[in-house]
Amino acid sequence: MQIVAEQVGKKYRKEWIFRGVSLELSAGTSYTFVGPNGSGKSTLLQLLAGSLPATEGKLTYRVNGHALDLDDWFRHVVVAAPYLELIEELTLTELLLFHQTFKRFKSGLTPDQIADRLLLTHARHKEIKYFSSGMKQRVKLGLAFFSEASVVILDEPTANLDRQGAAWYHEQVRQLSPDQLLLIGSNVPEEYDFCPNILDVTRWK
Ligand SMILES: Nc1ncnc2c1ncn2[C@@H]1O[C@H](COP(=O)(O)OP(=O)(O)OP(=O)(O)O)[C@@H](O)[C@H]1O
Repeated sequence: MQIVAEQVGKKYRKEWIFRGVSLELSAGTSYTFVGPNGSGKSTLLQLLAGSLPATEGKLTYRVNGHALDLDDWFRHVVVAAPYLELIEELTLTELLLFHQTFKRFKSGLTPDQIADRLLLTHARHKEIKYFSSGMKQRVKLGLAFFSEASVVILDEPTANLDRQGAAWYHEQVRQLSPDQLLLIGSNVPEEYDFCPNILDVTRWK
């Protein structure tokens, strides 16, 4: 799996958030986009995820050297981010069952096993709307960690997590498969201390 960005730029109204982003991001490693608040990390991750259109430039998704149709690309990517909402009316078990209908979990993990791995066994039958912000964040991360996907995108992964949650994040993120491509948006060094490729988005201002 490879994401290729060629001279990609994003403009909101009259303001360019970034321009001239040219990157080849390949599976088997991780990349972290860093930069101050408002510098464009989330915007760039959303472009790379295919959920926001670029204003200029081209993004290509390749599997084994072949370009993927954008309609197929969504099968390959999972995103956990503060701006993505969970379905609040569902219980955790219902949410996991629903998720499974469009994205399989790794190695046939069942919803109960996922709840155990999220350290949320006790909350399986509780509606998501009654979860604390840290519990919701663990669910979002878990959906990303435990789904079959070639590309895992994590924006501000430890937002709302306490020390135990942050330790859980570190344990899980290190267990991602070497075949997966991991992209992180962060300005918290502890979130990406294992990551070999750090890209400051202000270089594209
Ligand atoms: N929908 C939008 N319309 C107009 N401007 C936007 C929109 N979304 C983001 N922006 C602007 O784009 C810039 C980059 O925002 P972005 O959220 O990507 O930054 P960030 O680096 O992720 O910030 P943070 O660290 O605070 O999460 C900001 O100036 C923001 O105001």
